[in-house]
Amino acid sequence: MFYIFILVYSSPEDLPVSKGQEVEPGSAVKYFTVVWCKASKKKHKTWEGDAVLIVNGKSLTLKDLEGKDIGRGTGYKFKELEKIEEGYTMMIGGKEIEIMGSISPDDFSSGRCFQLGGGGPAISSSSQAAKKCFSNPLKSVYKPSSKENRQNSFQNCKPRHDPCAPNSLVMPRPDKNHQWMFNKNCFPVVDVVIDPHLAYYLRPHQKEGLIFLYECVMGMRVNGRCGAILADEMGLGKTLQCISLLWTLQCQGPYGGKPIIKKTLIVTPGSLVNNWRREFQKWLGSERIKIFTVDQDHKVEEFIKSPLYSVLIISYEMLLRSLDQIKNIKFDLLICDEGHRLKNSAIKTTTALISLACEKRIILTGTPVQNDLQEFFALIDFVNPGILGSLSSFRKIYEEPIIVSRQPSASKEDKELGERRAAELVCFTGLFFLRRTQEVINKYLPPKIENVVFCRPGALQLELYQKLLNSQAVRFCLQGSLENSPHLICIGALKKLCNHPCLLFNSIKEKECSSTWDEHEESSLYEGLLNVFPADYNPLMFTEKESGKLQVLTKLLAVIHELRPTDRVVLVSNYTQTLNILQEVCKRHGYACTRLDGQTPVSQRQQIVDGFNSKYSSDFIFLLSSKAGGVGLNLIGGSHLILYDIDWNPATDIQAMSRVWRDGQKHPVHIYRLLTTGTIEEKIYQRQISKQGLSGAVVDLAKTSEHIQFSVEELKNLFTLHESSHCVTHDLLDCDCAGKREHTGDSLEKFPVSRNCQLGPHHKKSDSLKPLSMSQLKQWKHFSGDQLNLKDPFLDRIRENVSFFFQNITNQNTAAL
Ligand SMILES: Nc1ncnc2c1ncn2[C@@H]1O[C@H](COP(=O)(O)OP(=O)(O)OP(=O)(O)O)[C@@H](O)[C@H]1O
Ligand SMILES: [Mg+2]
Repeated sequence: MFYIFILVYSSPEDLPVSKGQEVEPGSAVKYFTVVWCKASKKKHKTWEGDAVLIVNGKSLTLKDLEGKDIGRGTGYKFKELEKIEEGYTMMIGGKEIEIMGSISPDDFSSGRCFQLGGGGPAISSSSQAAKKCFSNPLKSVYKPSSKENRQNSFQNCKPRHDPCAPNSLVMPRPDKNHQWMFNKNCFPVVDVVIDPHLAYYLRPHQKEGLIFLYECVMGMRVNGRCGAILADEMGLGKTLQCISLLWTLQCQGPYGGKPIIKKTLIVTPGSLVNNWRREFQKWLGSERIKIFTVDQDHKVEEFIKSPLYSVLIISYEMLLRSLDQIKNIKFDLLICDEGHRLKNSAIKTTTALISLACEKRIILTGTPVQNDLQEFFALIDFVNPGILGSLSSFRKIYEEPIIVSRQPSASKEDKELGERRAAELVCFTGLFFLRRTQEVINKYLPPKIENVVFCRPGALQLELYQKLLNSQAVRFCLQGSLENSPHLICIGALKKLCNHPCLLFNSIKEKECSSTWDEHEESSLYEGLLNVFPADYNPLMFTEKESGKLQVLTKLLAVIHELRPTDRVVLVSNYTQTLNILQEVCKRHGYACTRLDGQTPVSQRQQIVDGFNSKYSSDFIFLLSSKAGGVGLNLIGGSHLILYDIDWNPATDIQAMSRVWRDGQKHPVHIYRLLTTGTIEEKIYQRQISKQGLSGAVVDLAKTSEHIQFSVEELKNLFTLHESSHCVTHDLLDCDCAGKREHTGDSLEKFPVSRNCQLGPHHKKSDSLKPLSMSQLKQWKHFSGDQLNLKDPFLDRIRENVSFFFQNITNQNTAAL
């Protein structure tokens, strides 16, 4: 059956008109739905498809349901145009069309008239098409029982838990249509009640999230669609919400109490496989449910053979290796953790998962995914295949008008159409896409004291820094030809130097020995540098005072150890070589430490994390490589987090910080970001907090410095050392405080941050973990290091080597825990 839309606009002023369709004066734009076929003399026509006809004055445009123009015609007589109504046939661009009906103007501007494959939100009993889409959520689990069995079942049809008990959490009952579709055996409808043991712990947003997931996978939200995307910001407990859903569906169902699912597949990054096991254990103990995690010693075969297990947890990598076996298992629920990796539908992992027959699919992700509409499409299409039509129609109907409307050259009409389409997309996908921000959890978290600490560079660092800046390689970068420019090598050398001169020393020595020493740029960068080091310099015997940050770090560790002997510290760097230095420092001072970096076998990671989080741990320090250990890890055993170096991508640092300040943390959390004053580290920080850094989908963890384009102007700025400033970042803030802002004064300015959320203002509010902006930083407390009477005892101890501080306290009033 064809769907037909005719749109008639009566008032041209308030009409959205697509690009290239100026409204002719004195006439109104009308929209119709039609069927079309190629022109022929045959009496019995075979209609080839549906289309939308736009009548704008004397010009007609025919669009197929993918939004593509398939015919145009001009110069029609007004008499003929007047006749256009239901049943009328006419020719346009070599096609014969028959008018089928009209639709509201809103249906065109929202794009709804193009949506065919999706199935609307409402379950309409009169729609045969809708009925066909439906798949029975129960069919895979139980067979229709005989009369006798049914009677027996009826007797046991009581909710599993008391729905009337105080604080009970009861899932919404299916409506009449759902029952008609899915309760063919006419079982009594039974309340599905969340296990009180879980309901007791669930936070309000988690209860809401659980209901959302339940309605999605039961097909109660969108016709016959059982997929969902839970995109809550990191740390909101997506794992617990899924465990609660899985446990509920495995034991209960609305029709006769019959369980909805038997087997669940959870796919997750390798580093989180054991985290999932831990969370199951934490919330359900080890008796209620048997879960199976795949690793080197536990193969999928074991899961297949044993009837004990109902949940299989596997890494994305292992999934690809065991795909053939997994395809043969009937899973009723599929959960993809950190599922933004499925944003590319061409990659193997995505195609492998798509090939699994399971209809109930959930993607979990803490990363905003609306920044790129095509990626957003891929994720939606994974959980609810075909719901947004084909990619090409999605691009025509949504992406193109939305992008056009954001361009500075966009006309008023373009803007209106783009906004309307974006709003419609948000509204429709909102049925199965949920994202909440950290704010919902903040009130349960202890205070967070964030510090940006500007450390004075050491004398050796300064001398080497100047020398690097005067090198031929840096001068070459600034000449303007950015192709083949060695700027990444230069940036790398400066960053190493900021961490510790011995790292630079090692690089020079390595280059000297390696056969590629003749590479011009690098040798010209290092020329004469060795002479700056003392003649007998031994990198293994590095000292703390050679690096400003290391000096501050050692003092900071000492004061934490002294004032808070039971507190623990997470120490983060982006580089393993730097972690080696930090580990050596721990050794020298007798601090017990543990370490997780790219080399740590996946099988050992959870053990290391658990060890550190345990109250019996003797470790004082957790050394973490931010690249290796970013996503998903819980390091709530630590209450101090020190970011030793800075990444171009603010998302990396934000990820690291939220390992510690998250649900379950019992102590006030102290965060220290160390930056070397006046150097490239300050510049990278400024880039992070400037508009430039904030735009361009910086939240994507995959973005590295190689993806960053620099202008010559920017490189000039990067390659400048500001020796006399206490804090270049503060100088840039245009602040009149003369280095002393003790109180935050006004509440933080609500600065519109230009993130690349392609869905526009509707979704802007959804990113509370966005990087800080310049104007927000200005509102932080700030003071120079030589100020007397620092109230913070930790800062007081390190101030000798610090030129400037910024400090901000969140949740100051949360009861100290
Ligand atoms: N209701 C709760 N009460 C106490 N602790 C909770 C609750 N919900 C979750 N947690 C704890 O909060 C921590 C974070 O949860 P989880 O790892 O599921 O977050 P997430 O949403 O998956 O974040 P990420 O995006 O970083 O993976 C875990 O230690 C978890 O056990
Ligand atoms: Mg998670």
